[in-house]
Amino acid sequence: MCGVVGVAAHEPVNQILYDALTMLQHRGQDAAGIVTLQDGRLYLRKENGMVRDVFMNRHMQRLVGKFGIGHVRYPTAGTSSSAEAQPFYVNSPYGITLAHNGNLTNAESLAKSLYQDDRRHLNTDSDSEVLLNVVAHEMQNLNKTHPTPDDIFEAVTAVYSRCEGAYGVVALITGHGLLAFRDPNGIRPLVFGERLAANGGTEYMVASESVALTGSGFSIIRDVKPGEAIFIDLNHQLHTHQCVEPKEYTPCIFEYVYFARPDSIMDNISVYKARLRMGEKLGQKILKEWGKDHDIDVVIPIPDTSRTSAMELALMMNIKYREGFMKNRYIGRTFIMPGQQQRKKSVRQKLSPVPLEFKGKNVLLVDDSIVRGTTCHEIIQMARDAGAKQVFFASAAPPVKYPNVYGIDMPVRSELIASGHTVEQVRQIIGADRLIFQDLNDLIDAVKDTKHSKVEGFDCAVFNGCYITGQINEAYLEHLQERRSETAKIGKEGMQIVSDTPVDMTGVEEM
Ligand SMILES: O=P(O)(O)OC[C@H]1O[C@H](OP(=O)(O)OP(=O)(O)O)[C@H](O)[C@@H]1O
Ligand SMILES: NC(=O)CC[C@H](N)C(=O)O
Ligand SMILES: [Mg+2]
Repeated sequence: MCGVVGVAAHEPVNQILYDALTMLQHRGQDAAGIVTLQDGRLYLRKENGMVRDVFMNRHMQRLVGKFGIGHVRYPTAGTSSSAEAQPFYVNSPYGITLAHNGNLTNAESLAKSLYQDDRRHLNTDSDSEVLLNVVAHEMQNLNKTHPTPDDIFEAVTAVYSRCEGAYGVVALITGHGLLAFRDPNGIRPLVFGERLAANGGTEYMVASESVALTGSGFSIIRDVKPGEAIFIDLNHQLHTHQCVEPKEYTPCIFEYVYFARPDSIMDNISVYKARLRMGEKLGQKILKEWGKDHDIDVVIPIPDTSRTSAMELALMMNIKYREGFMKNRYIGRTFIMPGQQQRKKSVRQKLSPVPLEFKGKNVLLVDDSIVRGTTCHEIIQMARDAGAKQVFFASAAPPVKYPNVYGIDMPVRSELIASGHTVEQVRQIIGADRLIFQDLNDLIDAVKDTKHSKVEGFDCAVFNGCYITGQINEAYLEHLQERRSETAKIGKEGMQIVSDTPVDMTGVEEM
């Protein structure tokens, strides 16, 4: 789940982008990149690593200009090589650079047609490079030296007709402005806002999450609508256009469960409030299924993401809430790390128990979700080692059973612990004394907010196997498995090191 940001300011944009990427760091820890635009020249810095490690002072000084875009990456296609760090760039037409959150589900056939029909070269296996080249080709088709905003929207409309899947996109068009657009179902989030510049002009930011805006003093205008594009020209004029009829407005429900920061508002739904409601619903289910004599002495969250739900669950069940696990603040999120070995190792490095909260007690551990089971398996053992009498486990999301194809790296069914296993079997595998999952209807009820939001439903494919964009069949999922299983990834990463040639950045000052 990458994070994207674009800014059109009246002052140098480098620090604003850096700060925004820091606010979006939880969406991607693998690579980070910024491109700025000044006097018709692009300046790029991108590399593997966290934001704080990628941008040194010397890079920041050279990222000049008042327009720019940025990206933090969590790979869901290709490899985690630095050659696939974003933003990507093509020099023709105009010089376009693009950053993408999401996943194209027809990237392979697009790559073929880009080569065969459009005579375009792709240098990586990244679907985002495919998307950029489709954008570039459709801009080229305009055949205009000075495209108007309407021309640009016409090109984006053609992009929509070719690209399937999920995308929240920001792009800079050299000499013209900042473009952003969102997939027709609004699966991936994209929000924009404005602030008053010191010179009295208006500055704009568009980003994956509202925290990026509010953290830099931008006020939210609204979410980019599904199928809509926005364009801010070099005179800071905002243009918006509904390029295609929106399909059913169905954002990814996993954003609310895990990905987004709790202080973000997405599609007018407060992530924090949604998580509180998840805790409340889960507490109600526990009371219903385990009864009043549930035997739980204390509720303990698995930091960080489950904290909000666990707190509300404890409150509604009238049980003590205790921070029994401490998190090492210098270790990132485990789930979005690229390899299983790394994920496993970091659970123990990241979390350590406070033994007095476990000794002789029946503890209810609450997590936001169980995906591969890496976290809960380790954590339950740690709770036992710390002296817990019985270890119960509750997940604020239903069992994750199906692969994700829209920008979450869960490509293989067999790697998901709840796929092909009953709840009882999962309980045995993870070693819990009791295990309970949220019901999908309760999760949906917890997230939906009909009072404030126009959202019509959610992409719940990881829970129910319904892929809302269609065209996702068994053959597609099997093919995905071949390309992106843990074993396939290890093979590819190895190959990529030897063939890690830089993308053609002709004309871009790279650092
Ligand atoms: O079953 P698994 O495959 O282990 O995945 C689920 C776990 O991974 C995530 O935590 P993560 O450490 O990524 O981030 P957090 O600190 O935000 O909770 C999530 O919150 C669960 O704890
Ligand atoms: N998580 C994402 O949004 C990934 C974007 C893109 N598919 C990549 O792999 O770089
Ligand atoms: Mg977690």
